Amino acid sequence: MSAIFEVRNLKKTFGGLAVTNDVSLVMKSGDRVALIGPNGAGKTTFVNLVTGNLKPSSGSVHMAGADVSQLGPTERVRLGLVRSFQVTRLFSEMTPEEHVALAILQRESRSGRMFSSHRAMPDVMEEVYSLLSRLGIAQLAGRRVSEIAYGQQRLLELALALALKPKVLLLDEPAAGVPQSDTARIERAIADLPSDLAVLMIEHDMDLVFRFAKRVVVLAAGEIIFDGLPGDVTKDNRVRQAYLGSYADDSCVA
Ligand SMILES: Nc1ncnc2c1ncn2[C@@H]1O[C@H](COP(=O)(O)OP(=O)(O)OP(=O)(O)O)[C@@H](O)[C@H]1O
Repeated sequence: MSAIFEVRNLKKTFGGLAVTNDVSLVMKSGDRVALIGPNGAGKTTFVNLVTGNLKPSSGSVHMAGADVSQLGPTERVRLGLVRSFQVTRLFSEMTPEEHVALAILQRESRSGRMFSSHRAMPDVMEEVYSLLSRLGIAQLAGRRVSEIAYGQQRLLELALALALKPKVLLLDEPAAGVPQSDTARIERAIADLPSDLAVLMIEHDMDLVFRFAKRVVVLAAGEIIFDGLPGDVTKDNRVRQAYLGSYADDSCVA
């Protein structure tokens, strides 16, 4: 199967320091890849380069064979390259229904119309409730975001990402900050993502990584030092060294 997403020799330097150093990565539809690495390895920078929020020093990003390197974040989203929204980007006074409706209208370039009119659009309303139900938060559709629990806000982020009809979904620590009691719901939502979607998840929780990933990519000091099966990652000497450099012992790569 051909690649849906490809990064070629991506490089980013900040003041002479290579924070992303010649990173190449290929993903196919349906891939489940975990991107891990010690703190400061360059994971977030990499995602920002891929989404177009940061401009690379060199290298390119491709979607379904087309070079999207010159496109901005919004245009990349339109091509299906979507990053999950962050809770910090939700509007506390708006409801989940309004958030998802807005994302759908944006996707369809209908957002120029009066936002409050989404209730008069049966197709939009049907999709809003279908997505919220899929994430198990339909009962919260009319509540303000400020009134719903953090774990439910993170489920709303996933609903928003799915409303954009991604082909490649980048998840940046989707369960971070969520109380233990709610992480199972988020994990289930991730497990239930469409099987043809390519998912790249940045995650520190190795239990979650091992349950989710069919492939693990390890970034250290801006470089990919491992790209392979989850079962092999803990045996890899470079990986162990990279984590030993950051932690007192190697128990973090359990
Ligand atoms: N705008 C910037 N200017 C200068 N240095 C930066 C900038 N953004 C990131 N860095 C540096 O790049 C390195 C990688 O940071 P990045 O946030 O991408 O790492 P990370 O792997 O996501 O870390 P964490 O797991 O802690 O979130 C760090 O050393 C950071 O200080």
